[in-house]
Amino acid sequence: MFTQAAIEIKNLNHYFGAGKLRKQVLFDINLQINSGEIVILTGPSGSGKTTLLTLIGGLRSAHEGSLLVLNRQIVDASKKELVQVRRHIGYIFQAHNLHKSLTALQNVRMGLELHPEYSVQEMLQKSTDMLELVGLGERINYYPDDLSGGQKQRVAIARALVSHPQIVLADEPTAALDSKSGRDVVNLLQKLAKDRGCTILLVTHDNRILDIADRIIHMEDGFLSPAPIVFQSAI
Ligand SMILES: Nc1ncnc2c1ncn2[C@@H]1O[C@H](COP(=O)(O)OP(=O)(O)OP(=O)(O)O)[C@@H](O)[C@H]1O
Repeated sequence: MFTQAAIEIKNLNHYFGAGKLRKQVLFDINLQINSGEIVILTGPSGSGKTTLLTLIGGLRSAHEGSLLVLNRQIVDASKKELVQVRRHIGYIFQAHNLHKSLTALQNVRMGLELHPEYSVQEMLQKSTDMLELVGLGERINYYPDDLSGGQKQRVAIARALVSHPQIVLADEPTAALDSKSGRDVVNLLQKLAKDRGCTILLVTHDNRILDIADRIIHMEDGFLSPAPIVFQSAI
């Protein structure tokens, strides 16, 4: 089922700061995530999960080791090369990061901003279709403040998926949600991803959603390992 590597990481290290303040936060990370796979990354606060996610997503630059995303090497990549990779990635963040002054439709359209190949009309159509797919067809002109937490996160999912990305990176997508809304949101994400053959790497502390994963990995103090038994038995 999973044949090609969507993400292939070898001997990746990462540091913050410079000189005496330089601090290593990722240590010799090795990881392969295959196309269409859903992988959950768990681990304590401060262990380096978000740092790894942002490196894979080309949102910050990696400088040591090898990091192939969709067969492109992004260690020491130029800004232009990082943008090329970002065109194929959808991002979902904990606090959904919606623009308050934009409607649901306008927020989803932002997910196409790296895609100048679409006309304004096409962007609006794709965004409307995507909002219908996540069950918000009736609310396309609502502002985030007029939507529930679960609905806002659905808008964030629609924004992440509207460009048909090959990879979705999600950082604590259920953190701000009650248990039912959190479950609905990850079920929706899992279904849409599987329908489209999309690869997902999802960071979470939420043990209730571990069952959507094909594989669970764990990070501790900047080191990656398979998830300990306690996580796997929670499924
Ligand atoms: N921009 C930065 N500059 C300096 N240090 C940073 C920066 N971002 C993160 N760190 C440090 O790197 C380490 C890893 O942080 P990171 O946010 O990746 O952890 P995390 O596992 O995602 O934590 P959480 O679950 O709380 O989000 C922490 O010690 C953090 O303080």
